[in-house]
Amino acid sequence: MTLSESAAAPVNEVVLEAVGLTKHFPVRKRLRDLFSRTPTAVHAVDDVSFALRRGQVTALVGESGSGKSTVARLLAQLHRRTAGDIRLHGVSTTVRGGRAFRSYVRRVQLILQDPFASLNPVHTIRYHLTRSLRIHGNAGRTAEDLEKALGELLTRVSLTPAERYLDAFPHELSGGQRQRVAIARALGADPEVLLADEPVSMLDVSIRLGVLNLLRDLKDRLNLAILYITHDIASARYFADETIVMYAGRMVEGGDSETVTQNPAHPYTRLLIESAPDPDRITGAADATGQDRGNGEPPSLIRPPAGCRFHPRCPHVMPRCKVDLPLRLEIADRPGHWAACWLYDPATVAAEGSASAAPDADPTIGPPPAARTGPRSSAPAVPLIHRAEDAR
Ligand SMILES: Nc1ncnc2c1ncn2[C@@H]1O[C@H](COP(=O)(O)OP(=O)(O)OP(=O)(O)O)[C@@H](O)[C@H]1O
Repeated sequence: MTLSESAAAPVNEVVLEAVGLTKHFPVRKRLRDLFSRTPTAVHAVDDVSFALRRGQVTALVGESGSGKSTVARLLAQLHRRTAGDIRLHGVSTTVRGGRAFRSYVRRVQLILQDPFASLNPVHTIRYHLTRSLRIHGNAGRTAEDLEKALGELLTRVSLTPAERYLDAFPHELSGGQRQRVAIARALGADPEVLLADEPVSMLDVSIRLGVLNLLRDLKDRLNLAILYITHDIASARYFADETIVMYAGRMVEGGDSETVTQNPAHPYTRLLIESAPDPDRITGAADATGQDRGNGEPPSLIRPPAGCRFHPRCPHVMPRCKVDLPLRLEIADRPGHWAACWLYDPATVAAEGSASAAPDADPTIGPPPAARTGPRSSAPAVPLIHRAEDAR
């Protein structure tokens, strides 16, 4: 295998970029819409832009249906995009199958949520890994080369001794071990990018940290760019360098993970953090005041709300939010931290008047950071994920 080659690339080099990535899924019209000329579509992803860099983890966080998996599938070239671009090393890339697709997936590998479904139960681990090595031209020339490459792959994901696992069937392994095999299979391509779509959410809480630690170790050793898709914003803080928050198909906040999780700017990110399970809040989503901070439903993506898509749920909603799509606004004192929220546009806030800006504000959620006057709390806003030993 030639893993050293990929590892030689400079850290932070941009490998894969989403530029204004948009995906609308056409849906069949209902009877009463049959004569309407407006095309009906699910606006799953709109105008998503970010860059994946060597040696870095970027987390894409949001609730179910926010478009995270669609972004991963677009970047894996499994969906055709409606608009926007995907750039691999700066070159616009669209592949539809055949040799071009094979060459693309050699560099960009997708790891799915469900290790039970992603491995074929009738084949051994040896079969899965050999296939990956052969397809991507990393099996070497001789049987010894192949055996060595198989051993290296399993060692890389800490399944040792390799002989114990090679001839096992997927059902003979635990969930964590199966996900490690799925990761080893992805590494068989010697990729530059891993798109990890909820890689630990199907695993027992006790083994999640071990798999995340493995991914982090691989990122460092192989200088991989990793997209980490998750519902769990607390794990993003632990695992990712950069965090991007999505709501209803749009990016609403981004920045380094520590800042986004500890000093969230967008009211949606704040809600997401407030709704995360916290052992100190015995009542879960409903806090001590009895108020449910997670109330409200995500909007229809067939007819998404005008302006900011979060405005129907936002405790700080201003008239402008219902009309104008918010721009990405930099948060003044935090380089690289931005929120797509009119609260960070001083002109808008001044024009609308801060008192009238939040007529139905939820007092339990508190003011956004722009309006804070006191020193920022250093206490973590979110608990770290369960720290248990990896039982594999
Ligand atoms: N093939 C499809 N056809 C029509 N709509 C789709 C299709 N795939 C996804 N969607 C819709 O696009 C929206 C975004 O879905 P997506 O799976 O990307 O969200 P997600 O944030 O990954 O959610 P989850 O965490 O539950 O997987 C949802 O409304 C979903 O129903």
